[in-house]
Amino acid sequence: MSEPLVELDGVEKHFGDFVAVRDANLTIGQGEFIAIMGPSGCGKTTTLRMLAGLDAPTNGEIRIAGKRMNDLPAHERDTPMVWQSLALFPYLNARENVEFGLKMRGVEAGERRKRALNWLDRMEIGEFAERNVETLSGGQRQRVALARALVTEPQLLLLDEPLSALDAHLVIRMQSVLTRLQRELGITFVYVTHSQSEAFAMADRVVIMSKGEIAQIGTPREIYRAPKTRFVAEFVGRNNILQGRVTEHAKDVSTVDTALGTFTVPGKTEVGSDVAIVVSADMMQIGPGENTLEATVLSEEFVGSMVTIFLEAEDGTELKIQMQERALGDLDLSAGRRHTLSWAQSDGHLLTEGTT
Ligand SMILES: Nc1ncnc2c1ncn2[C@@H]1O[C@H](COP(=O)(O)OP(=O)(O)OP(=O)(O)O)[C@@H](O)[C@H]1O
Repeated sequence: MSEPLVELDGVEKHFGDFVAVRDANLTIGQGEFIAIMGPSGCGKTTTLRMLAGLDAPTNGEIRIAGKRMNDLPAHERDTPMVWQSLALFPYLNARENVEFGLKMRGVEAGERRKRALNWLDRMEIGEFAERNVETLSGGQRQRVALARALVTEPQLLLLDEPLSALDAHLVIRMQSVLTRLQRELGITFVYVTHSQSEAFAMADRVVIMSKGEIAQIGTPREIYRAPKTRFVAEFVGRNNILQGRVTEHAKDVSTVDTALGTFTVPGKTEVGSDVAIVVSADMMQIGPGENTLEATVLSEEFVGSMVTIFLEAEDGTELKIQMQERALGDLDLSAGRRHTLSWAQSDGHLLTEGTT
């Protein structure tokens, strides 16, 4: 990792008896793009608000560039925050809104104007520069807010669902605009989102939160291919999860007894431990292979060129297979049809903690 810019050291936020964030430990490097994901109410916004100085931590320490920030209010920090229901100045036009931060810093009028127009252009809304923000659409206003936050080229930008008011097409465009700018300018982004595709497409590392705690921190690939707990495996992607008990292990491969059969998986843990095997839907296939089980087709779902097939095993466990539509061939996927499913031993992932 590059030099650390943001450090959370045992950070907690209590609201009365309720603990919204518990023992958060996280180091964010200079120029890194971090996405925070998790179910509603898990503490994402509270974490961001503490970074912005809008809430003070109850316990622990927040450091930015090595300096303790716990009690430094938002207006004394260089950490702008862009959020869903953001507040623009309603009596100013788009350009004046963007110029505001520069004005506060004493930047001269001509220079201010030039920089504001440049940022509005980068956000692809230059044509609305002189329009009162009240007359702009939600998506246009959100881009004015992004320009306003970026114009001062802060070290750290905090974003809370910044693309949520945009339509699907624009979200994809703005994702690439933001990622490119973030890399070009080297600004550190901490980005809260509900959307897995957004987090995985943009971030260097993803933080998954659950009930106020950090469940896992890792690159999108690590989180996707090697979830640490059942919660992460269920929350992220389309995983098949088979609960079982280790009966033997040899040469870094464990044999696990489950209700659906005995399977082998890379990884070692004590014989007798309760574990789970995670097989992502795109690693499971129809047809024979190293680990096999029988299941019945429930339904199928087409999304563009991909198809997800939902099946049920004998004991009621729901299984999913994701594959290219063109690879289906003449496979019979009518509901009630029984198939043998399989996956390669090396494609299984062993969960040894938080399996229930
Ligand atoms: N000022 C407050 N007083 C009391 N409880 C609060 C306060 N702010 C947040 N909470 C509670 O803390 C928990 C975490 O809230 P937070 O807004 O951080 O969640 P979130 O993960 O951002 O959720 P969402 O995805 O729905 O925005 C919630 O249960 C919320 O009700």
